[in-house]
Amino acid sequence: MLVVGLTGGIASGKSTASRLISAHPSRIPLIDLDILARQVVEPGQPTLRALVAEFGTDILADDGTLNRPALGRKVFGNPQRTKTLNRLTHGAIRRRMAWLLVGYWLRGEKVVVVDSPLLVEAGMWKFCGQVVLVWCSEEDQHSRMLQRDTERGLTPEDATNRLNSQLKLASKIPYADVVLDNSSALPPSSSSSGGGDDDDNNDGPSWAKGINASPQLKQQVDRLVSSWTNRYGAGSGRILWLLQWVLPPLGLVSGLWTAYSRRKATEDKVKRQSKL
Ligand SMILES: CC(C)(COP(=O)(O)OP(=O)(O)OC[C@H]1O[C@@H](n2cnc3c(N)ncnc32)[C@H](O)[C@@H]1O)[C@@H](O)C(=O)NCCC(=O)NCCS
Ligand SMILES: Nc1ncnc2c1ncn2[C@@H]1O[C@H](COP(=O)(O)OP(=O)(O)OP(=O)(O)O)[C@@H](O)[C@H]1O
Repeated sequence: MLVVGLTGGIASGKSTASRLISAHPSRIPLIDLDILARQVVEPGQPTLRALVAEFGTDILADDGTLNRPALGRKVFGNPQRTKTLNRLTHGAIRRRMAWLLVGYWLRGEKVVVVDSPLLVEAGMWKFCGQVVLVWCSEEDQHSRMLQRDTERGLTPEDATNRLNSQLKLASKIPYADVVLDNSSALPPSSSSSGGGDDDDNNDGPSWAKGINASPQLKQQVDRLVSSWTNRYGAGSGRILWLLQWVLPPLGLVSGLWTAYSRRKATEDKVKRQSKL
């Protein structure tokens, strides 16, 4: 099973790319770590108790749920607190992800996409067979975040703090096997309404009709998903997948070998980039 890590930066377009992948007729399963991150802090979860013990009861809303903007304001912009937040949440998120991956493997899935904003920061790229980076400029990230979240009380300073809590997108490029360029604008009808059902001037593939994304991103996602389905869909790729699925030790050795060789190649790319 090919585990694809889909990453990017805040507001670079990961969710938009994920929506496109999920809508593709190949029905590739997708695990969204932002959603798992919400599940592990639901009321009654040990992770929520650990966060309250660390950051205080003022991160809770009146109904006992996590007040997300309040916690965000406490941690983003303060590297030490961001590190503590990661330490308290990431273990539980990873465990949920691992169980979901086992479930998909048992079901005989050939490709699973893991959407994670912090794939590089948290070192999870090492466990992926392919890393896909959704890219746009930092200025676009900032303005798209404000456009999306101002109503939720996000200020320009909050947006800058959130951007600074992550690695710059440029420094994530060496980790990526594929870069999806999301710098093109949305079609006028969808960007002005914020909705997206009116897709008359959409040049993208027909299955992506109605999704609020640029035609350029739709085409890139179409090519990417086709490359995955071609890899395992027929011939020797399909036989290799079948062998790995029915003989789990073979699958494990092959997965470890892929991870090892990708890791070495990526570390060399990162070293070369840091010398430039
Ligand atoms: C601090 C929290 C409550 C703020 O919630 P809020 O609803 O305002 O933001 P949301 O969860 O939608 O995240 C939006 C984006 O912020 C960025 N972000 C989230 N957590 C982090 C982090 N620990 N470090 C850097 N950036 C982060 C990501 O790009 C993410 O896509 C929340 O982000 C959280 O629980 N973070 C810790 C868990 C985590 O690391 N999640 C990322 C997926 S592993
Ligand atoms: N090409 C584009 N042009 C303008 N806006 C866009 C474009 N692509 C996406 N957006 C908008 O930018 C915002 C961020 O996109 P999206 O939610 O896909 O990013 P994300 O990387 O998942 O963000 P986060 O990490 O914060 O969850 C959304 O409001 C989305 O509609």
